[in-house]
Amino acid sequence: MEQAERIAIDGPAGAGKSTVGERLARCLGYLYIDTGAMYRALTWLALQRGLDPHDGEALGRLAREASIVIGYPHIDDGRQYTVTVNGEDVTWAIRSPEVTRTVSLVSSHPEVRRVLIEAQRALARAGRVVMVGRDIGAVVLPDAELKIYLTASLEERGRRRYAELLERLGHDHPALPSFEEVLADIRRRDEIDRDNMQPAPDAIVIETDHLSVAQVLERICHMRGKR
Ligand SMILES: Nc1ncnc2c1ncn2[C@@H]1O[C@H](COP(=O)(O)OP(=O)(O)O)[C@@H](O)[C@H]1O
Ligand SMILES: Nc1ccn([C@@H]2O[C@H](COP(=O)(O)OP(=O)(O)O)[C@@H](O)[C@H]2O)c(=O)n1
Repeated sequence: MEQAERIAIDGPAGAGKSTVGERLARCLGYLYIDTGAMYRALTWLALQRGLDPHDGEALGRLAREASIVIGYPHIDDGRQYTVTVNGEDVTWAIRSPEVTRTVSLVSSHPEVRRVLIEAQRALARAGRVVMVGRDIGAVVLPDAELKIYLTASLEERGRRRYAELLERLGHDHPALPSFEEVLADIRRRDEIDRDNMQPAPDAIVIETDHLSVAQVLERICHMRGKR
């Protein structure tokens, strides 16, 4: 019987986790789980309900009550998956500047992390998963068979995220932030995320500044083959 395998990919915003994770999962036929989307979905709901993003207890309660589901894409509009919150499709809503601005604060509360980490572990119980996030190798799946930590300089990550927004929204979109705003948001999130963003001691660190997506994938497949 083929051995169940969990692959953890961590790293800061714009390091390439979602792009690489989704392609790797597709190529291996594994389930792809983006844990950032779960924190974003909870943040979207908290904003809808007008909850204070500093109130860890209320947010933890909301996390326990909410039904956050990441499922098959179904719609062909560039999405990697469909995210629903209590049945409502929020796949693009969770990428809004407001959610992006607030998500790290919401994610910083232990009451929130406890609930979402448990949900993530339950999803991984099936084995054969590629899970991407900040704390997957160190906390969520400390016994994952392969742990990758992707990184890149702040400037490179800002350039990537800005190019992505430009492509998705177009030059004239009123919600398109400036490059400086994108960079400032990533810098601020890096800081808040720092406590939950340590690479696992046994993670393989890949510096991606001068690598293409294909080269990153090639390295990961090479490491996987060496285990
Ligand atoms: N190694 C790479 N080289 C160039 N661009 C990359 C690389 N990895 C990712 N990208 C691009 O950067 C953008 C952000 O990557 P993404 O996977 O969303 O990062 P993360 O999930 O870590 O925030 C995407 O548009 C992606 O195509
Ligand atoms: N495992 C995780 C994943 C995300 N997060 C939080 O959720 C935010 C959004 O994650 P994301 O992966 O969607 O962000 P991007 O890197 O795609 O911009 C991060 O900035 C973290 O604050 C977390 O705390 N733990």
